[in-house]
Amino acid sequence: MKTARQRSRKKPEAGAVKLLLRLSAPYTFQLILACLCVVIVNGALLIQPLLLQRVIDYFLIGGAVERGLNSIGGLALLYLLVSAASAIFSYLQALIVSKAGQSLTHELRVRVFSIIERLPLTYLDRTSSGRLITRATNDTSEISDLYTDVVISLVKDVLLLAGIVYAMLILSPGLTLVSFTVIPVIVFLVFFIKNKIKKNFFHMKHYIGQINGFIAESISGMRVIQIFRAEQEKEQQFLKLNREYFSTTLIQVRLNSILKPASDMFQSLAIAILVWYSVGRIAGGTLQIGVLYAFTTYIRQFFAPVSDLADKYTSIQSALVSTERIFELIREEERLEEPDAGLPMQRLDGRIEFRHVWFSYNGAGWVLKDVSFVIEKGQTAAFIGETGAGKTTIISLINGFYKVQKGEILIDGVNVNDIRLDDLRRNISVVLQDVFLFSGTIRDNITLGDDIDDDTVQDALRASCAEAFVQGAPEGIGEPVTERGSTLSAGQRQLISFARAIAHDPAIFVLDEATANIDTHTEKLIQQAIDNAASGRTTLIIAHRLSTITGADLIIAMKAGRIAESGHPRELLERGGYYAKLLQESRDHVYSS
Ligand SMILES: Nc1ncnc2c1ncn2[C@@H]1O[C@H](COP(=O)(O)OP(=O)(O)OP(=O)(O)O)[C@@H](O)[C@H]1O
Repeated sequence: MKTARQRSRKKPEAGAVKLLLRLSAPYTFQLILACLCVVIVNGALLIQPLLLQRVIDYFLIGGAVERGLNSIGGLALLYLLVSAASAIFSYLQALIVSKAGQSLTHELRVRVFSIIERLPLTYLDRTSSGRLITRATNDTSEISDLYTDVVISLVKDVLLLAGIVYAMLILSPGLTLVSFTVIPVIVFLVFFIKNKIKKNFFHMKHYIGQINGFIAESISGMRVIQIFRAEQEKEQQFLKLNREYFSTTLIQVRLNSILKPASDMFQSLAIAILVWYSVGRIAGGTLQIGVLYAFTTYIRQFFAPVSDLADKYTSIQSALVSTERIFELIREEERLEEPDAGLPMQRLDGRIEFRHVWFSYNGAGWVLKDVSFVIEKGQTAAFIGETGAGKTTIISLINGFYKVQKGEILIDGVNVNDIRLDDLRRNISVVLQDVFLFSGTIRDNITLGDDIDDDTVQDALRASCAEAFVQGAPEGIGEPVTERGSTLSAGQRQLISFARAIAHDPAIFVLDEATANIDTHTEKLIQQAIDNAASGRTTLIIAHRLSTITGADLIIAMKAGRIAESGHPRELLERGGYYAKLLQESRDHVYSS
């Protein structure tokens, strides 16, 4: 009886093979063409020893009369033609197969990226970015290798081996039997060593992945490393990783160096046995020298396809693993929400209502507990509360990043789950605590590829108080921005992200305020930018500085996933509760510092 583990392993593999077939379907014609080329090349390889055997036995030893093409010269010409055909068709086969393989990698990579872009945050929360990068790079090329390299090699090697055995049997069944006393040993040896090489190769890949990750993390955290003088410690960690990688490479070198001499030795042994067996028979006239010569060539030809097949056997295994991983992503795609599905709502009014919302990220514990509030169209609502209280979670839910387990969230009276995702997100602009800028220009970072003209970009920069510093840049809105905007100050990055939000003209503007301290001048600019962005829009602010929100229409104070209190700032102040206490603390802090 199969165990549950065996059953669960069987199913995805069947799926992976089906997916492989589906992906390869558009390239069937190219594959057939390449296989035809392979047949011609194999034929040429098999014919060459036969031509030489004929030259030796018929003309050099047998002294047969040379006539026309049936002569040493004629056979030499034929040998040349066969070699040329082999070269031309090898070239054609490589060309067809590489082109098909590259096209397949290209298509797969684009598809994988498009899936990654639309993955739900719940998936991204539990998947490391390294794993997803491997899907888009390594796994896609492993699959295309399967078609280009593995399938063709399988056809080529199996046909060549079958052809060699057939030619041997025709020439001399006796010698074939003698050859097969040693050939299985060669096959076993090659498969055994190659298997070890591949297993060790997986270890090497694992370590090289860790080394890459370590270097990438160290580069992005270099400031912290230098500030805390952690260079020595990091160097030691790197040394340890590198040493592990080094020892796996040594194993690889040893295995690779032993393969060829070991199989050469067994090939020589096979030839020695053949010669020993043949000497008496040649003297007795029951065997021709040319046949012995052809056999020694065939035995040497045996090694390459066997070694290749051993390689491909392990490549198929790793390609199936890669296919299974891509298959897992594609299955995720089938579950993805269609951005076009749902109720079309071109322009939202911006009324937001939470009705007894309960939410948990992973089922481990409630992050929001029975949260209810209403933010009317055009109002500014501020969320306050201690760290981890659930403020950012509320924004993620409004954006449709996660689904609530209990209760409902309504926008303009419609459940967010029913609104077309594209329309919902177009109507909401979020300025995150950690501003993310892409490499490109300031203009690219504001439009993010949307059809927004330069005048609108300039207006947005003006409204976000970023105009002065952008105009000061040599290329204005065309000024290049480096990766993550590292050449701009934190305040400047914030202002650009305000411009981005304003330029998209959302019905709902959300600001997760940065906790970092900024100078009073920039703070004033940001305050002005918030006021400009908020005007005429429903605005949600997660506030860390209470000074930012004195003009809010509604304050919602969160505590451990629940609403501790809510109301107009004046009303809350009079009530003397949580908000009043926080305000008093922040004023005391200002006076005392
Ligand atoms: N993606 C996630 N997966 C699992 N748990 C999460 C995730 N994001 C947040 N949490 C948890 O949910 C709780 C609320 O987090 P949230 O970010 O909403 O708090 P917050 O009030 O915005 O805090 P802060 O003021 O520090 O930004 C925290 O306990 C946090 O650990």
